[in-house]
Amino acid sequence: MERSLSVGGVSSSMSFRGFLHALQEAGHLEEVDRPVSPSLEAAALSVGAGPLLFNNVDGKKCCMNLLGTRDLLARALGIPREDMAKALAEIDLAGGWIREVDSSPFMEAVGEPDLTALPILTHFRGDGGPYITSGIVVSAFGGKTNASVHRMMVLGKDRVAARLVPGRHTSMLLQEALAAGERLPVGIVIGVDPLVLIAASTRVPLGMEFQYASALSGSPVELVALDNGVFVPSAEIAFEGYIDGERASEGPFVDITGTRDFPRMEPVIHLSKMMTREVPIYHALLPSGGEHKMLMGVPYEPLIFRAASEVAEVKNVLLTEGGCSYLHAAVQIKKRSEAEPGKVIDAAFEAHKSLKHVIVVDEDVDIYSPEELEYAVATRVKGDEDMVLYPNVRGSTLDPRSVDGITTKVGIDATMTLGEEEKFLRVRPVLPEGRTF
Ligand SMILES: C=C(C)CCOP(=O)(O)O
Ligand SMILES: [Mn+2]
Repeated sequence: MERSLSVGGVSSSMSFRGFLHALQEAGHLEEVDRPVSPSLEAAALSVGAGPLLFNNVDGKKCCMNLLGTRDLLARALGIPREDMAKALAEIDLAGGWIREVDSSPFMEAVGEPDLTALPILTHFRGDGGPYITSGIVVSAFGGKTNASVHRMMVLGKDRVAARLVPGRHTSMLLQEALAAGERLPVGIVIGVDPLVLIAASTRVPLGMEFQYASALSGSPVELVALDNGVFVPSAEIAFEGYIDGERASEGPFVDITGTRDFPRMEPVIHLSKMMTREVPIYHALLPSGGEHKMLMGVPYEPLIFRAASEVAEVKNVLLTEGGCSYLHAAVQIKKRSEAEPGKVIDAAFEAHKSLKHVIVVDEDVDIYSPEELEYAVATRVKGDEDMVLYPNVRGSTLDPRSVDGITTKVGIDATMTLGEEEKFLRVRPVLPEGRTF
């Protein structure tokens, strides 16, 4: 039965509802009207599904999987999926611009924070609690600002514990504020334009996330000032709050590897105000699901592409599905010297600090095919000469084999030896002259 998307007004392409409407128009959005529980059921129903809009999660609207595949990500970006890494690597951050506005749709309903009023999902048995998984935390201190996605475990109706990885921008701004004896003012937005979410999921220079979002879209990103001075983009749901020195146990949480990340004492975000659209659509992101990988992993591909292009002619970069779209990278180059693959390996590790293994291959290897990558390893790698190991280095805290992030990184040069291509190139059957099937 054809239905108009029950999500209200549609604005520009630079909007959450604009994207949702476009998916519905294209027949890519499945609506579920029956009651669905926020505890385990919604998450389980989303596995393997396409974009979903649940219209009754405890009586509220909740969408999932909006950017769950490379095709959906490519649709949001307006870039063909196979060109994504290269095209994003060429985006000029400075090309974006910000427009300050006085109001935002999330100001339709303003009141005391009450997280129990939102369909915040508990995704897996054993999780530490319900988790906000698509929330962008915007923080500002000392004239500097940052916007990044952090998993947030609900502690109560107006408090969450946020996993803030030490050394990253939000954690650094918090340390600065606390060192000055102050709180870190924050805004949290949920249900934002996909390009804003992609930009906030990308490791860009401090304070450049919204410029990047604007450069991705070619139109300005509108920001509105919260009472605490933090500027946030349009959203379905927004919170104003602050982080002080309080910490609480955060976790367990199933993260991008699909394995449990165990509890740590993490900063508490205190919420002081909640703002929503009249009938907000909550955006839930399934941990370790496709959308999680598209947003947390894929944005590293252009960073690796750009860094590796400094030392080689890079054709493509892929964070492979088998590597959780996070721990493994395949870099395809047109090799010009035997030294290049080693330099590409180092550039990749520098561009993506959580990367664990990287393989460098030639143009004739399809990096989207696990079998092709294995073929390159099987026929073009001599283990003692073509692999480089970096023991006891900082990888990902999410890697179950690491000791809180400390691991051994491995780079694999699976390229053909220059001048000896004849013995590596695969011979393909061809029809005799003039013969056809
Ligand atoms: C999602 C999280 C906890 C970020 C993990 O950061 P990493 O340990 O640097 O890979
Ligand atoms: Mn940042």
